[in-house]
Amino acid sequence: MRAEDLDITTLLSADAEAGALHFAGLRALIVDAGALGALRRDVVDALGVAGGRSLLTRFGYVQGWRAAEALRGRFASASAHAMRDAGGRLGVLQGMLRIAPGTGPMTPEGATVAASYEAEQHLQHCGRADAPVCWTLAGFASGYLSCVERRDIVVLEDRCVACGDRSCRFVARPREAWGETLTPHAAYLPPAGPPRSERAAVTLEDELQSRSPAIQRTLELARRVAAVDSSVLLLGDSGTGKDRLARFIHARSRRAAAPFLAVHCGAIPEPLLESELFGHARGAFTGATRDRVGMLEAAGAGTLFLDEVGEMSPAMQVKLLRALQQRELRRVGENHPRPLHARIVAATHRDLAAAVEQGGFRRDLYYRLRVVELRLPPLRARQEDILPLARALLASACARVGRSEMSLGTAACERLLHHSWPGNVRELENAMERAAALAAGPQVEADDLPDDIAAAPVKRTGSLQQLEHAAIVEALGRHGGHQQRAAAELGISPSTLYRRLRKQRA
Ligand SMILES: Nc1ncnc2c1ncn2[C@@H]1O[C@H](COP(=O)(O)OP(=O)(O)OP(=O)(O)O)[C@@H](O)[C@H]1O
Repeated sequence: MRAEDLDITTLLSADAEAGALHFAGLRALIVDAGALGALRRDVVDALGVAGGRSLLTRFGYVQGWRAAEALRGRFASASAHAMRDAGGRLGVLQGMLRIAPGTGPMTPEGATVAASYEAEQHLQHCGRADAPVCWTLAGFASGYLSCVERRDIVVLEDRCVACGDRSCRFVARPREAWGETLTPHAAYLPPAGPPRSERAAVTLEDELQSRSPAIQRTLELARRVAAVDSSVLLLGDSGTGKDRLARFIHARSRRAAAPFLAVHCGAIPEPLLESELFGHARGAFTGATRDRVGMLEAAGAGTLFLDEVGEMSPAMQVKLLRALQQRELRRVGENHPRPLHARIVAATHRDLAAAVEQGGFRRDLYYRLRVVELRLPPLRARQEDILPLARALLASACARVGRSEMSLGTAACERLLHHSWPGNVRELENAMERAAALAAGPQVEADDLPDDIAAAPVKRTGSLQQLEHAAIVEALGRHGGHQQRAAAELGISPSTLYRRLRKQRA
């Protein structure tokens, strides 16, 4: 890709009927620059120049970062140089500015910019300025270049038409290279790295991190399959994380900037599911008072997650298969086809291969959906994951309820490890949520767990050390983790109990 190859006709798509425009795959709006100028004035009046600059720089930064992500998705093989230039070209195509040929923010001379909409609007609505005011544009360039370069790039404007200069000038440098010059600007700059709105996708991988070798294999396959466009079928019991894995794949695919939509096929009654997936035309059936876009269409160039696809009726299976084969769909009550762009990721807790053998699920659809099959094992088969996951889920539950961080007591850990987890990670998540809400102290005790999370079974055989460990854990469990009472019951001093626990943990 070369920057000059980017042109408005390929980047901009308009679906007038759906009331949506997309630019580089991102939903976009056509906004009157004059209205933005008026908004700027109100922002400056309300927050002062410093507040306005900070807010609008951040706004630009998010825009720039998202634009870079969107372009990266479309031009995976473009060089870093081409990607850098493409950012300026995007600004031109969006009508924000004009860049003098041969100049660029990363060059030592910086980018010379004419026709900055922002300087023009500032002059019109706020009057002449003492210092450069193209805050959104500087933010845009910082966000765009930081995302492309994968390091913190700060762009500053040092000449501005709003201050009486003939043109605006933007200079980009890595944050550390600015040295002292950055100090007066530091308060206005967004924090380094992805903007807050984009962090969910970035940290998704961490959240799915697991010690279980089976999950590690699944994640490795998921990363590889994310890069291609094949259909993926996710298998696993309810609550094992299929929805989360589908989002993980989407976030790492070239489609990441486009929507991720999910339909729970088992939860929607048959007659409504067709309209949910395919949409309908006004008057197609009683109650269809206006046109409706279905999820297959609304997912656009993104990903549609079909959860519990095994619950789909035979008639719906035929319709879905036809749409996937022909890559086109028809809204209910319409005759003309529309292109289907979305990638399908399907999931089921059922044994779909068995359902195919028994005639409950179409073989041809099964093969089309499971070009790649990924399996998530139940939590009870991932013993090594239980405590790390419990701690991570407890930490986020504490953050949600506004509590400072809590730890898991020994007896609580034993109970968690001995439970069979029929509800998988969802059940563990609920247990941690409950503990964060109800626990009296800073540590989750066995009593803070739901009653059905079984107590550790009595161990009657094993080495002396194992028997001792079991006796201590059970006593702690009976006394809600209270070490003094457990020690009294066992006839040892609290310090002996503490010492032995530490030894066993080590
Ligand atoms: N590895 C993980 N780390 C953190 N949370 C997880 C993980 N796996 C699953 N969860 C959480 O557990 C809950 C259940 O996960 P999810 O909805 O993805 O499961 P599912 O298999 O799609 O369930 P169902 O089949 O019932 O729809 C969610 O709240 C999810 O955020």
